[in-house]
Amino acid sequence: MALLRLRNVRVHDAVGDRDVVHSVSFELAPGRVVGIVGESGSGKTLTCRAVLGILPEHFTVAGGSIELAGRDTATLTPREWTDLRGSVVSAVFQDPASYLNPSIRVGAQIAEVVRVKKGAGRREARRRAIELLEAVRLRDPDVVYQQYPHELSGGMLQRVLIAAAIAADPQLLIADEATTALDVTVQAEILDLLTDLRERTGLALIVVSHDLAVVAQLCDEVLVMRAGEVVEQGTAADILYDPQHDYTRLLIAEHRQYGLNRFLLEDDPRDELVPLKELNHVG
Ligand SMILES: Nc1ncnc2c1ncn2[C@@H]1O[C@H](COP(=O)(O)OP(=O)(O)OP(=O)(O)O)[C@@H](O)[C@H]1O
Repeated sequence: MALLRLRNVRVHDAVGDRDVVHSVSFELAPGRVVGIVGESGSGKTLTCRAVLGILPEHFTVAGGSIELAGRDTATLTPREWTDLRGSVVSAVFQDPASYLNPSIRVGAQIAEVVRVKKGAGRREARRRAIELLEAVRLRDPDVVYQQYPHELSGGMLQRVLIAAAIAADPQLLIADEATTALDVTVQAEILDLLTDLRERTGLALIVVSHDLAVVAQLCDEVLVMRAGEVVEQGTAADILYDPQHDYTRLLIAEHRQYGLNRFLLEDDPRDELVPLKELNHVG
């Protein structure tokens, strides 16, 4: 059964009096990964925020439906949304520092999530927080537990945020440009970590990125968005090897220089057929 099902979702901006997301549909099964790519302002983040029930003021889901873990989210009360966030769906965004309280030790912030969401006692929450810091592959988790956000690097902070995001054992994690601000090596480590979590825990992921290479590495299915519309949608292999839309071709051409090929799926019979020729005269 699908964990998440979006059908023709439309997000409306009441102030600008316009639709900012036009008609997004996809399904996500447990343990699967869907990627959303597209240029800045194409509606990727608002689509995710609609799934999380945290659209900015004046924005509403004005059409279509979002079903999360068997519930029609249109029927959820604010209280029910609060219960679902963290324990069913969770998210990490770019700029992890801004999501942490600078004056509280990072371990205590994770422990707080465990206490509130899992109803754990203080000692148990602390034990679990250290376990989570270990699960996101931070060395010396006892030491990191005691540190303040400013003492950690960007990559470490993003791991801390991921630890907090998975603290209440969600079934779905949304990673919205979660690796964008990180340097390439750290980015690869975080992507590796997400893949590992998916494999170990059956976590489903929505990965938002303007970087097709990120999406190529992680995703089963890909949605390409432009100006609030899904211009192309399909398996990662189809999108990468056989893009139908000019805009997708342009994205692929842009990313070819960053070595997209090394992310292409292993053992795909179309490995030899990457239409580089075609790509060359795009853009
Ligand atoms: N809080 C907001 N107030 C006003 N307009 C907004 C707000 N959030 C998003 N928008 C507008 O809605 C549209 C879609 O934005 P969205 O953030 O979903 O795009 P995005 O694809 O995630 O872009 P980016 O990669 O820059 O985050 C854009 O035109 C954007 O300017």
